[in-house]
Amino acid sequence: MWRRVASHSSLFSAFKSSVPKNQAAYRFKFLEVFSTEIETPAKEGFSSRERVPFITFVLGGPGSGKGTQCAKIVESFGFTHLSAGDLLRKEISSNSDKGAMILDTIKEGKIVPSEVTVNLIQRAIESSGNYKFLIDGFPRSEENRIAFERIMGAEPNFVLFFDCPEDEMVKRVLSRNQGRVDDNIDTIKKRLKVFVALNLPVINYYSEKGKVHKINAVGTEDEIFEQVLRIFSAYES
Ligand SMILES: Nc1ncnc2c1ncn2[C@@H]1O[C@H](COP(=O)(O)OP(=O)(O)O)[C@@H](O)[C@H]1O
Ligand SMILES: Nc1ccn([C@@H]2O[C@H](COP(=O)(O)OP(=O)(O)O)[C@@H](O)[C@H]2O)c(=O)n1
Ligand SMILES: [Mg+2]
Repeated sequence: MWRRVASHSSLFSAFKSSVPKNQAAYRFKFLEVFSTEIETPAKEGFSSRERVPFITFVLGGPGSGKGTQCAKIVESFGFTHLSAGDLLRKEISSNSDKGAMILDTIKEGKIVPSEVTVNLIQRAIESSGNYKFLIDGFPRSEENRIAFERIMGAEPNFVLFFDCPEDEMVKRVLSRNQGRVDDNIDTIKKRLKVFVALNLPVINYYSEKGKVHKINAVGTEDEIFEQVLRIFSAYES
């Protein structure tokens, strides 16, 4: 479980501070509140009075409905939704020096270097003021997972896996209509291959640790949310 080395107030002071002058000292403080004792898995829910950090990784292939269901979870349970893809797209539109590299990677359906994505997630966590996070579309590879654990010193409390057949995912992505450069048939085929080769091993890793809740992602949005609701309600302690 999350090691109880930090009080509520020190957790929030860590989150609220802006980028510190002394990065090393800050990181130490952050790691302190995010340390895990892996041998004693979390039994606590996310409504504990001590407001210890609670992290859910939301995984599934492209178009499986991760973003759609995250929006519903936010409404019902007050989580902060951090979509790795949205953070990367924001980085592209902010004209950052990494923007061109990120855009090329997304167009190819490949995975952006882990340090870039973890740093964006870390910044978003720190500036959120919240302690409950849905991290959507991350980790997408074992390299992503290992980088998160190293930089943040944390593991997820649990993982939601939206299990959806490929033909359904293709249909949904092609009718998504959000103007995304990667929502075309060529890129979607590449992304599906990347999902099987790189993301399924992450899901298997957490499955072996007993952390995965698998959801049948076929059905109406409300039908799927009924399954999601049952899972989150069980952690609402
Ligand atoms: N249960 C569902 N049935 C049909 N279409 C869905 C369902 N859930 C989401 N969608 C639609 O499918 C597309 C992909 O959903 P999205 O939430 O963006 O998936 P992901 O984040 O996993 O790629 C969107 O256009 C969304 O409106
Ligand atoms: N952890 C991540 C998440 C997304 N990405 C990139 O961003 C793209 C879009 O991710 P997304 O999560 O928005 O995609 P969907 O699953 O929502 O369709 C991926 O195909 C990757 O190219 C990444 O490199 N690393
Ligand atoms: Mg998405």
